Amino acid sequence: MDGPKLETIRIEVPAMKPESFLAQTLAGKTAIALPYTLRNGTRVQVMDEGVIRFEPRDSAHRKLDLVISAGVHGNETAPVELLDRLIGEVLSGRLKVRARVLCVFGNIEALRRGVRFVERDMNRLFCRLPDSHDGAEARRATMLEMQLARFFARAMQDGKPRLHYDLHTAIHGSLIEKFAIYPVPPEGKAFDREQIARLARAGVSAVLLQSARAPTFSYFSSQHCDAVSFTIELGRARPFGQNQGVDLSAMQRYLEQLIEGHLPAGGKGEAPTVYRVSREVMKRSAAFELKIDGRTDNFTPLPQGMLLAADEGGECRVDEADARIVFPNPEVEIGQRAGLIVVPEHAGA
Ligand SMILES: O=C(O)CCC(=O)N[C@@H](CCC(=O)O)C(=O)O
Ligand SMILES: [Zn+2]
Repeated sequence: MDGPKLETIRIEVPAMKPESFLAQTLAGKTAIALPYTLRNGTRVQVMDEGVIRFEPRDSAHRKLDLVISAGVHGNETAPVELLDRLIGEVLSGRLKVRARVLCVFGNIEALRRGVRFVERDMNRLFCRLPDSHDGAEARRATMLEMQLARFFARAMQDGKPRLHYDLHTAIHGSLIEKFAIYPVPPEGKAFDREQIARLARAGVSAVLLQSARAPTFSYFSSQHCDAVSFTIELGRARPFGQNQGVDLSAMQRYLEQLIEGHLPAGGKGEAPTVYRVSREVMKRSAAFELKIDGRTDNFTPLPQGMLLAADEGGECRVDEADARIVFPNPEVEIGQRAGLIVVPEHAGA
């Protein structure tokens, strides 16, 4: 007897994407977890909320120590998405890890809310002594300092390169889209020209040499971890999912190479333009007034002699020839910088 005809039924199962490290972090699911090893031997450890470390199976394969941070400002999402992609590539085994790598999402609560900061700008809270009145952002900054100090401490003795790239995007437009700020090096050290040249490979077209200490994450790792550190600006701050306009492919390739243990050489003829920070324009009182539009594009030239700002203590005029303004912002807290005056490195030398 013929039974009923069985038809093959095909069930379309949607490809289940595992939740990304960023998604887990934003959902509050990345508390400290047990370390584990990927099939390709990469060792993985979640160190704290939004902080994950990768190490090659065999430490003989380790070529460098690398920290990549993003989201120190919660509304600067393009580099956060980029870092999440890199973490995903490592976790899926597509990227072979030949470096010790610490990936850090900075201000998680601000990332959840899509704001630069919740109470205080976290990138003004590094390199200070913790205090019993510290709010969440100050405590997070202290915890990140401890993570970096611990990460780099193991590597201190063996002379392998130590790098920290703190990835940001700018509040306003910029005549130079991708640029880096190189914190003033520790006493006795000079700016490393090879590191500057190398950044051209990442699509960075200008580097600002800082002239003063700063309360920033990159200054911390430069001063206290003996790392070569940069804050890197990668276009304009936009909400999650709206970063199609900014091409981070060169930066992604560059970071992938570092994770794979290759230090790309600086290409000939494409070195970033170097500026030095001539002065920081400080907001000293509530009477502070910036005399240019607070939304002026970064690197807009400032005519010599112009009145740039006025404050209780007096006026700030542009004395420098060939000066440009970077990060103009009259809305900062009193006591913080409201802009940088930069000049080409050799101007007036
Ligand atoms: O566009 C802006 O005004 C700020 C963009 C930004 O967050 N930049 C960093 C630079 C840090 C440094 O000087 O190393 C910041 O202001 O924290
Ligand atoms: Zn920022």
